[in-house]
Amino acid sequence: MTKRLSSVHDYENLIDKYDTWLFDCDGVLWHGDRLMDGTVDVLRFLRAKNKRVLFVTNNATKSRVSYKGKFDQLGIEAHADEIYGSAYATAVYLSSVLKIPEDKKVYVIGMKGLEEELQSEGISYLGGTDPADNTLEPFALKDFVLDTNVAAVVCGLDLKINYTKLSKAFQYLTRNPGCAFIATNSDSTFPDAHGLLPGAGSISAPLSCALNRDPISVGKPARTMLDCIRAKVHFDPASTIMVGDRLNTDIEFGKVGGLSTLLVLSGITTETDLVESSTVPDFVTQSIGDLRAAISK
Ligand SMILES: O=C(O)[C@H](O)[C@H](O)COP(=O)(O)O
Ligand SMILES: [Mg+2]
Repeated sequence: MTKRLSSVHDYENLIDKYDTWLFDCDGVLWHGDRLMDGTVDVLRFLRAKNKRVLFVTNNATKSRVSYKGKFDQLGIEAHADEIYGSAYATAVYLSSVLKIPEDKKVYVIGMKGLEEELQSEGISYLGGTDPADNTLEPFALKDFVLDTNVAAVVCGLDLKINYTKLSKAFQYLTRNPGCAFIATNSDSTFPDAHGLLPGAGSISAPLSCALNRDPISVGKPARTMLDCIRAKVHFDPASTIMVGDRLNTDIEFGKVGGLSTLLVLSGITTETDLVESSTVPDFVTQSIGDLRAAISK
């Protein structure tokens, strides 16, 4: 049964109850580069009460280091080792779970942050931000040279998606035996400061259609993200809460991990979604700013 937070007492009790706070980013802390009202105050208050604060985002466009730059720019205290993105989790998955051999590489549909995390895990790659792939010219299959060392295609949110990238990925996935199809995450949309945009799930969807095959998705709700966090940070699930704006990623992720869950209605999920969904968060409130009620005391 979901508890709808409303009174000062509700917010005070919630903050007292949990020692570790995992925050989703898009739709919770911000919309694009527009900070959510109350984000800085609430995070500062939690840190002042010696709570552990971690950031867990499916947004694969930035690496942990470049996310640290965004946090700094927005005036939010955050340390690179507190930031866990699906780009990082995907690089760890490729190196530690798939164990991509050193003489193999991956074909990337995605942005610089994903490339940076692959580099940090020693994974060779092609595609991504390569100018030869970032073209609106028609793809000429007759001129394409297949790299037989490509052992996986990795697909993340790519704001410069095009037919060449999809065609090259399709060649690797159909012509390189055993080529893995990996998505950083499956979010269908994401909240920008001015409205909704197609998310990473909508970038890999054309390949799923062409291949009649879905990718392995590494981001929330998959356990991989939590495994990456637990490999670096010790916390007790019983006193940990996941704060997110999307039921089928953030709240599912919390439930799969045995965490408590707080849904905020400031991002993707609406009241109607909540009423109709079989995914039931432990708590719900309008936005992160509501927690300021506990600060005023
Ligand atoms: O890939 C996407 O669709 C977005 O980057 C994703 O929705 C945002 O991730 P969040 O911070 O909400 O987990
Ligand atoms: Mg979100």
